[in-house]
Amino acid sequence: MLKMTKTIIKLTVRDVRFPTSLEQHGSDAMHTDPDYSVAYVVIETDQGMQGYGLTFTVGRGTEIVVCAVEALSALVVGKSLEEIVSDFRGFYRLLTSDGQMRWIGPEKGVIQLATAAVLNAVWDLWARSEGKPLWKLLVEMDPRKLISCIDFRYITDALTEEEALDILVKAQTGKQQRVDQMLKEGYPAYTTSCAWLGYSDQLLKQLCTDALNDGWTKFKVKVGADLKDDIRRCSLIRQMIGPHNTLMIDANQRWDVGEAITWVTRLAEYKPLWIEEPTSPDDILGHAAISKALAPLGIGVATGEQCHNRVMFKQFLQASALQFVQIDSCRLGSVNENLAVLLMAHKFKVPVCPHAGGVGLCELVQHLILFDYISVSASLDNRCVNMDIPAHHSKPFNCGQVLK
Ligand SMILES: C[C@H](O)[C@@H](O)[C@@H](O)[C@H](O)C(=O)O
Ligand SMILES: [Mg+2]
Repeated sequence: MLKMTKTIIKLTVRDVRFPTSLEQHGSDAMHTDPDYSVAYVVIETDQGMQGYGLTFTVGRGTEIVVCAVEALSALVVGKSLEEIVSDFRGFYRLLTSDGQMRWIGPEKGVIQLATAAVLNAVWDLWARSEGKPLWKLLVEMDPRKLISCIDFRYITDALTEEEALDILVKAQTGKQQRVDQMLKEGYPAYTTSCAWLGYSDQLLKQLCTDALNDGWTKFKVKVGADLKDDIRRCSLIRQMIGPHNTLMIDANQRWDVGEAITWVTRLAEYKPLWIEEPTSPDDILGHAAISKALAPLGIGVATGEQCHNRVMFKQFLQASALQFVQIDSCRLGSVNENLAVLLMAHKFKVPVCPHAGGVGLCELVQHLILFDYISVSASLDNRCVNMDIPAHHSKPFNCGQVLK
């Protein structure tokens, strides 16, 4: 008799690092010498099928993430794909609530990064076994099935299962037009590749000129280490991109709350759309105070690349502490938890502008943002996705080109 189930018989994980710090690619006010890295996971079934997943990290910390993935592997190996996806919520809980491991989280830090890497591989295996890219698997999935992948524990005071289902059902209208539009036009994107903190003004000018020539219209500049430098760099970029293109600034958690307000007020004349990670990523009320103070200047607060779970995002949304939700395909517990955050953001009417840039993030997050547009938000207002690519490749990114 033909065996139909796909049992996962092996998980391997590799520590992969790139020496990006040598030329200051990826540098910011808190990570001055980042070596972009990933814990790279491959799962394999008894039928020889593979699923690939990763989590982005920076430098030597990757060793610890790799250990955490190894510690989780016993929960995955021996399970069949069918068994997992028939109760994906239960499997998510198994990984995040395991009695021997939960104490070192829960749902945060290294163990959450490892959970993301493992679950990203499972989602990849699922999509491959259906012969579809992930975004298509999500977009074509029955809304009830999608909901069954989400762990609603701790978020029902903000979003119930019924409300989530209602959002997905409503967004079925016009879905095919949005699929066609995305395949044709792609999703709006911005770049940070011109203005990492460690880049000289000369390099910044050259990369900005190239990016403008290539058609980019939205640019993010790293700030936060030295106010005079920030004023000079923001003024330079604003002059180069003109009044109509978009500028965002990112401080990577450098300031205290009061300092953030004063500093960003000094940069307001360059008209940034948002200030990203102004202070500690855990300080929800601090973000709320900054949001309130900067609203009259027309500057929003963006955060999420170090927002480690749906419960944090829930509180940011409830406290009006952010105006742009920056989901991350590897910081949150994979697609399962990202779905929860996309649906909450929709309910609270806050646009999602995913974080990406690091190794593999741009490739992963495009699937989530396409799903968001096609099946949840149906809106492109005030939305764009981070698509950093190595400086010498800075071409605008068209999702439609690679997602077929
Ligand atoms: C160390 C990294 O490059 C960060 O600077 C990067 O993720 C950044 O915050 C971003 O928003 O792209
Ligand atoms: Mg950032």
